[in-house]
Amino acid sequence: MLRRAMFRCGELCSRVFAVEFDLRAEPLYFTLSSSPQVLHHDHQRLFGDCGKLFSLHVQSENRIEKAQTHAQIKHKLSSTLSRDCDVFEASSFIPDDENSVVKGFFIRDKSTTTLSEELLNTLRQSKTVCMFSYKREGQYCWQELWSPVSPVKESVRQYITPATAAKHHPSTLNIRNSDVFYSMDEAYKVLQECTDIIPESKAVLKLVDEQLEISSGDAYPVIVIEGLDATGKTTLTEALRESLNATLLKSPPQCLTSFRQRFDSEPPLIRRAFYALGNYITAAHIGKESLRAPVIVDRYWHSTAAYAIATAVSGRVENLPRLDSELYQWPGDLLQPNLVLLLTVNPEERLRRLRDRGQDKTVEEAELELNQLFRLKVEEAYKRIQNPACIIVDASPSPQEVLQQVQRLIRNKCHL
Ligand SMILES: Nc1ncnc2c1ncn2[C@@H]1O[C@H](COP(=O)(O)OP(=O)(O)OP(=O)(O)O)[C@@H](O)[C@H]1O
Ligand SMILES: Nc1ccn([C@H]2C[C@H](O)[C@@H](COP(=O)(O)O)O2)c(=O)n1
Repeated sequence: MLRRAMFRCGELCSRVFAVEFDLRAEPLYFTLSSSPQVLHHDHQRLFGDCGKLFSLHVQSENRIEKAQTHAQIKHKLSSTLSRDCDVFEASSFIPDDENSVVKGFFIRDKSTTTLSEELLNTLRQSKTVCMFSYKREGQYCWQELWSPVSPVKESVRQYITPATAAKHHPSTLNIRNSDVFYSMDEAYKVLQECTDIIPESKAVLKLVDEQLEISSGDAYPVIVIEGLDATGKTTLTEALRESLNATLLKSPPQCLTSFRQRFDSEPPLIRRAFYALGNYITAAHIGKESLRAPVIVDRYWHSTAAYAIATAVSGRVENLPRLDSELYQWPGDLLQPNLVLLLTVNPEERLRRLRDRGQDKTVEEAELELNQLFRLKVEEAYKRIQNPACIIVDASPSPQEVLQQVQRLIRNKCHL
């Protein structure tokens, strides 16, 4: 599967390229052809006569190396390039072909310096980076391939050919087992592959190995509370623990707290595998505790999947995997709760609660807008997850009213 996410000799012409030129719109799609093609208006805006144009893509047979190189390049581009350089997320893929995406960046340098070229020259030394440069020629634009070490002498010019939108946004093609894991084994394998570079992985795997899931037959109900930050999960779960005489658990579980910061700084592949394994440890705790009392869980698989999907999918809510996508299906080997409640509050109220808590006081406008897109995608992904789906709870009223509303739901659905 991973083998396909590489540029193969002679394969370039069957690939589509996508550049996230404007996050609120469709990406700009193009293919390559040997004969000149007139650019469309939108493509002219990207390839127009303003500066030097490059793209670079990260490819490697080793997925850990690929993920880390991509993250390092992203950081380098954003910290080194001048304000006159635009950097857009870019990808190349084979339409409808899972795991065919080669991720990268498109760089438009309008500066008079040679900084971008110097940086790209350094990056070109890496065998995992494949680079293209673009040149305008009248109404046409062509792309040329560069080798990791020096310009390819026999490199053929390929003309940019505007293409229509893909049926599935490219960022949805690589989600399975890169961002969201559908079995413990798949997440486990990722951490096994990083034990050399992240020694903490061994300790996490040991904790997973030590858990023995206990069957939940004849057990008390398990109720999961989900929602974005500051929607009131902690407040509600504490109140439910009291009122139901329940056990309160969290995912990730407490035994992973000391590792969380370390894995949060890793690229999505590693970070998401860590959270996925956290759910399996929590599942083992649920299995045990639910034999004694009702169990309330603060975040579980809905959070893991919704945040992972929303982060992996760039741009608009429309880019999310379709409603009926298998990507929203609960993993077959993960203990299912009896009830999942999703707390929602309007954005203004959520911001007020965050501010009251002393966070997010100086968020800039651009960030707010990006956050807004992200928040919409997380909420929508939460709502699309199936088996079990979540029930939406309006968490805007007072804590007491939210508690009463949830108690009624639990009585009706779980007979508690
Ligand atoms: N129903 C409510 N009405 C008004 N304020 C609330 C309500 N519920 C919680 N709050 C307040 O909003 C803030 C966030 O609540 P809480 O910590 O429970 O959210 P959370 O979902 O657990 O957040 P996080 O995921 O970031 O930990 C707190 O200051 C809390 O006192
Ligand atoms: N079961 C879980 C719990 C949390 N996460 C991730 C998703 C977010 O990035 C972040 C939110 O957690 P919080 O800051 O509210 O503690 O953690 C997850 O993937 N799976």
